[in-house]
Amino acid sequence: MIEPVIEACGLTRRFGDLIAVDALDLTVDPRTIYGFLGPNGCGKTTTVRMLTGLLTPSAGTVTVLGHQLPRDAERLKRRIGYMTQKFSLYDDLTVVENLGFVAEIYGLGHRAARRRISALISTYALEPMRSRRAGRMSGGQRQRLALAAATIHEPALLFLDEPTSAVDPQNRRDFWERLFDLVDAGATILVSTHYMDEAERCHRLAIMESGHKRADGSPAELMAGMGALVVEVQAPNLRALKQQLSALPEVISAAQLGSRLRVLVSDHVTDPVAWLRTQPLQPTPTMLEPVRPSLEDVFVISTGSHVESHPA
Ligand SMILES: Nc1ncnc2c1ncn2[C@@H]1O[C@H](COP(=O)(O)OP(=O)(O)OP(=O)(O)O)[C@@H](O)[C@H]1O
Repeated sequence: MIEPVIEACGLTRRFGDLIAVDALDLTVDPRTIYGFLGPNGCGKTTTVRMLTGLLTPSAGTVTVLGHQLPRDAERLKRRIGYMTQKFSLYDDLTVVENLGFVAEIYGLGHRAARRRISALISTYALEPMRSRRAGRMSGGQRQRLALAAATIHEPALLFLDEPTSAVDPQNRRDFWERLFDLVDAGATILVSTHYMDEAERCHRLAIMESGHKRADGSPAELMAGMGALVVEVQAPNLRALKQQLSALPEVISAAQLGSRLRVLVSDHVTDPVAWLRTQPLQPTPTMLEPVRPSLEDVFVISTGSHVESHPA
């Protein structure tokens, strides 16, 4: 049997009356990228902080890399990397100085640190700016430097909290390639995000809302099991049609995408296109087409709300 890298049971954190994370069960297998998807304030950072040993849970049990938390938090620290939303870089230090500082914190000897810094500078394409201050680097460069810093001690488990909020699509794609390289080399990664395209790249993910886990599985499993079928509809007056569709009990959601409506119909209806044709809709749709579900559809069904997509 594969030993999970993270195993949490009933993980809960309260701040006064607010339950930021509520009875979360979580299993993360080795050498996978596990995504934590949810809107701002749903409890992603709070969960990550509990899983890294930085925050004590109000209730529940959690074992990370075989260490029981919070008891073994100190021992866990050296085996994990944590890249925060703000990248935690020193703006007045250069690339090499930032990495040197982190190497010292992790107790790498002088020679080992030099070797490792040189390898990371090459892996993360930082050579041309090795003497540049972090504060004068672009978003994508800072992100690469932050990933280099978070992996300087070759952690078995890496936590990334909304790592691509500040970068463009090309940098985001490159960044994910590097994450898959890390997994290929044996690492496990937990990444929190409120972006759909990042969630789709994960091996497995949890959908969070208001501190609750609403769904958990691989993107394909979640799409197959969402309990709805998707139909795209075209018509002359989409706003009027949307209102009528939304009023039908079988319709879970109708959202406009350009000149089409994306309609989620409960899978109690076996043939949603034929069923929609029998409805007295005004105006009559000019096109009805079954389409493949997306992770965004799963999100809408799990939480009843929409999440951000990255700008193209
Ligand atoms: N130290 C704290 N004291 C009081 N409330 C807190 C504290 N930390 C987080 N919260 C609250 O807990 C809830 C969850 O916050 P959290 O930062 O975990 O969400 P998130 O999903 O990471 O959001 P974001 O994407 O904005 O970072 C929010 O309502 C937040 O205001």
